[in-house]
Amino acid sequence: MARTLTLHTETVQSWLFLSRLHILSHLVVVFSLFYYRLIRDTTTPTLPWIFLTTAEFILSMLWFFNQAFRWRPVSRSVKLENLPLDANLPRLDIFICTLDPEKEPTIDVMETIISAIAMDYPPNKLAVYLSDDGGCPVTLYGIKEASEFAKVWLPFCNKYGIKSRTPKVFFSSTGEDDHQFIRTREFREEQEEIKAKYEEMQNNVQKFGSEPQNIRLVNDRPARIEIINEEEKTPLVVYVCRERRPSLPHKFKGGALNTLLRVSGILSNGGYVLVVDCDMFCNDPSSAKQAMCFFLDPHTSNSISFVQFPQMFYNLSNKDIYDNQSRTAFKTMWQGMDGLRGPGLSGSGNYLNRTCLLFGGPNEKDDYLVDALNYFGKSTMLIESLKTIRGHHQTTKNNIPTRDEILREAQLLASSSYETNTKWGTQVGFSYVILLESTVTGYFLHSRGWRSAYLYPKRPCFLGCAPTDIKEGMLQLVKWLSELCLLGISKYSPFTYGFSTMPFFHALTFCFLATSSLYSIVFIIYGILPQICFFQGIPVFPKVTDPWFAVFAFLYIATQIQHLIEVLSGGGSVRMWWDEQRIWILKSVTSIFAIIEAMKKGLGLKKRRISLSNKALEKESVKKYEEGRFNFEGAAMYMSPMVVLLIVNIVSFFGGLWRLLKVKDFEEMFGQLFLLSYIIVLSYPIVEGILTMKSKSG
Ligand SMILES: O=c1ccn([C@@H]2O[C@H](COP(=O)(O)OP(=O)(O)O[C@H]3O[C@H](CO)[C@@H](O)[C@H](O)[C@H]3O)[C@@H](O)[C@H]2O)c(=O)[nH]1
Ligand SMILES: [Mn+2]
Repeated sequence: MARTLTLHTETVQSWLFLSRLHILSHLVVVFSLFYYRLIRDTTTPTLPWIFLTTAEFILSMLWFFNQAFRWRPVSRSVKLENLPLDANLPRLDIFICTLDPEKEPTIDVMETIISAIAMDYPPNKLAVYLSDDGGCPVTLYGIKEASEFAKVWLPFCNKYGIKSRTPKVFFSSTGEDDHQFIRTREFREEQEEIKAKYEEMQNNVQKFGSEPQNIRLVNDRPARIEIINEEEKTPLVVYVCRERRPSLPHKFKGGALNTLLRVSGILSNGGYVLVVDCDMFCNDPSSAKQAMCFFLDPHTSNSISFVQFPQMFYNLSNKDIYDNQSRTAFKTMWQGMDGLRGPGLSGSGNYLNRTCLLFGGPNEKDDYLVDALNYFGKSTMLIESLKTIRGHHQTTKNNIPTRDEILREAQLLASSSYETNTKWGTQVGFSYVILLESTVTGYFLHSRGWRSAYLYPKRPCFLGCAPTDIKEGMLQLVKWLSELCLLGISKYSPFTYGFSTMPFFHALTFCFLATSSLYSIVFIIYGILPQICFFQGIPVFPKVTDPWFAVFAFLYIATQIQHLIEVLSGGGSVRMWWDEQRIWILKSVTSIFAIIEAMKKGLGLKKRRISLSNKALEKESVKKYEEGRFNFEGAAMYMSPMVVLLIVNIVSFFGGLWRLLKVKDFEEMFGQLFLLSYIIVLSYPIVEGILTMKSKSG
């Protein structure tokens, strides 16, 4: 089933009927499970019964929300050949955010900048902005060097039609596939020359960054905006460092992006913006044109607010024991949402329509502009730029501001107090409601009636660096899930606000996002209670010969099959299916910390802040990750619930087995015996990881 439009095609998953049938039959069996628990279950003692029924209820609820992602998955492709000529393309501004050169090495940030400047897009319509939230001298130095290098790099790429335009990829072994067919002497010579320049640039930055005062974060500073490159026929490059005062809130990345929206508004005012994190680079220079296939298609141009590309990673090992690729999110979930009203916003690798961020819903006319001061703040220059973007004609044609005036205004727009008494962060720009600015901004765009599109081309358009040990992964998980919990209980909860503003199924997907940390409660109950009961000889599931046992067996097997099909159809292996279950359970158990953290933040016991993920990888952890061995270094706290769970499982298994062999109540205990064996076999690599960690430190 495919729907073909002028510039793109939508294909609905072909086995939709079967998968819906699966969902419906599963639902019927879920109801019979509750029938059993509430009416027929006479053997389970009260206390275990209460806990297990609660766990089963939460699990079923999450299962139900989760099916919304399976209701109508689609995939998309674009028709670049039908795109208007370069001269008729709209302006595009690229936003790159960085904060701390120690966690985000400047030489990597420069790769991001160069890959953005080298985007295959008319250079006079392209602008690249770097937001430096750390105010570090090395970052300013880095962007200057990167911009200089791009001046030789871009012509070289254009001349030879290079596709891998991130220098570090081009000069690596993977990049060689790209240029193996241009082995002329001229090419080789030029390549050598450029390589020398590239290495010189890296040395310069490394040298500059070796001075401690150049990599120190400056947290008390005025705004600083510099135009790094404005030569004709090359993209505009701008450095933006907003004002920061320790006593004033800065709203993290959301605040940085809103500053960029304003500053770029008066400088280039691109109709579309691309956000890339500094830990990613643009891996396919055609991604901008691919995104334009949605924004410029007459059928979708009025409804699509953003185009999301998957976040993919270049440093995944083929074992990927931690599921760092987040297959479930970027394949199953986002494609599922795409068939409803569109994927969520994931923060990096997304093209956004500027007006959708600034002017409310698709049906709002120019209400915001009527009350511009109140919505957008006091900058007349900004308001003029907003009018232009809305298609109004310039009213003050005769006094075009000078370059200095523009820079002075930009300074004002980047000041800490600019947003006071305006609608920035609430109705205008990126949202501050939770610190996961991407997800919540996407959520609001959808709730205002916008759609989005998800594009998953064969060649990854954006590649990033994934954490290689569990500590970083867990930190990230807890920070995301705790913020999502807070969304769940806020006045914008998907359960209230979401259902009242979005279509039913789409709202369900956000309910899932907001509540998925509840899996921890399910797994903690299911990982302790049946085990203790097994030890003591108390059955909590029906006898294996009882027809009601089939209900439990069906739900377990059906879920496994659904998961297996999803993994295999996405090109994964049986091994991946098995490994994903392990890490899913581990992450689910750990998400109990997200609930605790959300409670602390909600009650005001903890300051709301969001920590920066570390991208500077350590050799040791990279090695372990590549070998597929678990590395829990530094994650003792996050692992503790899982360790307790595993100990309970192992002790109950052997203790209970001993009892079972004596009493021989095999029929009653089969369900529990199976559950325990499954958990132990599945978690064996974790046990191994814990033991090797102990022996090393002991
Ligand atoms: O005060 C801040 C904090 C972060 N950043 C930048 O924001 C980006 C994302 O930060 P990171 O620590 O890498 O967050 P992750 O947890 O890896 O990122 C995921 O989650 C974030 C929160 O929703 C999204 O913004 C990201 O795009 C998404 O990849 C990076 O470029 C940072 O430099 C800032 O500019 N200012
Ligand atoms: Mn990141």
